[in-house]
Amino acid sequence: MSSGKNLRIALVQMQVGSDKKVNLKHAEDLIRATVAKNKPDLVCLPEFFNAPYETHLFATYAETIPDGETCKFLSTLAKELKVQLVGGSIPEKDGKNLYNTCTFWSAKGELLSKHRKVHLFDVDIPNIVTYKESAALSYGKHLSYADVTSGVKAGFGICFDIQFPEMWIKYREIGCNLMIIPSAFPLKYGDLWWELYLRARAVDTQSFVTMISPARDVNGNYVAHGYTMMIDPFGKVIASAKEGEEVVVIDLDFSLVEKARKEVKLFEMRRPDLFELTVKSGQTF
Ligand SMILES: NC(=O)CCC(=O)C(=O)O
Repeated sequence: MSSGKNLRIALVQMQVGSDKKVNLKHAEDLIRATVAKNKPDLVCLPEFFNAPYETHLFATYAETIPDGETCKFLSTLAKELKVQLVGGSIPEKDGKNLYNTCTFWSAKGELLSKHRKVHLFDVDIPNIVTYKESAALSYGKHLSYADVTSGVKAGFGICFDIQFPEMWIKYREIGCNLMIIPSAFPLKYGDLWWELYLRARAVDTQSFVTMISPARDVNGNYVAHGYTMMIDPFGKVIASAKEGEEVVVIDLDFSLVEKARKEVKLFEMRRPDLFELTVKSGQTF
């Protein structure tokens, strides 16, 4: 549907269980249905869409990229349906190291970008959440971004990455205008911070920003918040799922990015004579 700077995007808030094959089949069914019905240009899946988000299970479910089962699945489906896919994230195995990794696939099934989560989720907040992702995973070392269509450049992050504004400021400087963040906030953390962080990053960068969550499953061991959302460059919520399984489809008009950036010239008014931000490690490939 898209031409120029408009993009139809489908955000798949899916139930994720403990059986990888069932998760892949379920993702496939939802993607096929939304492609048939809505003809999106880009479909995005949530963090850990193929496996439970539980640190003691990461090694069991981990796969290599790009030749593991899940990557083959994503590549084949993108090619067959002629749709770009953001493969949420999966546990990746590379030698002795494990990562939380997001892949982005072209409509020809080519791997265009790979983002390894840069900020691992290590928190201990009494009565809210205790989680130590770094006990199982290694840190990503790169920013990752890619062209989605002419005039649309996506910057990728995974969940906790959203809490670190400097990363997103840098993506804006690099030319990104759409920030894509597969995520799985735990319940109480989500109630406090989910929408706030999304809207903050949208106004910081004057870009579209989305987080894509698994559906909430109150019987699971790690209960994700849900509320997959898209925010516009002015910080307004323009689409939101609720808690259960849902596919959100929305058309993004990138002239809004130009409007926001023209009205308030944030990046022209910065003070590099006082502060500067330098990327020490760039894109993975
Ligand atoms: N999966 C995660 O990284 C959770 C991060 C989170 O809850 C946050 O607040 O950020």
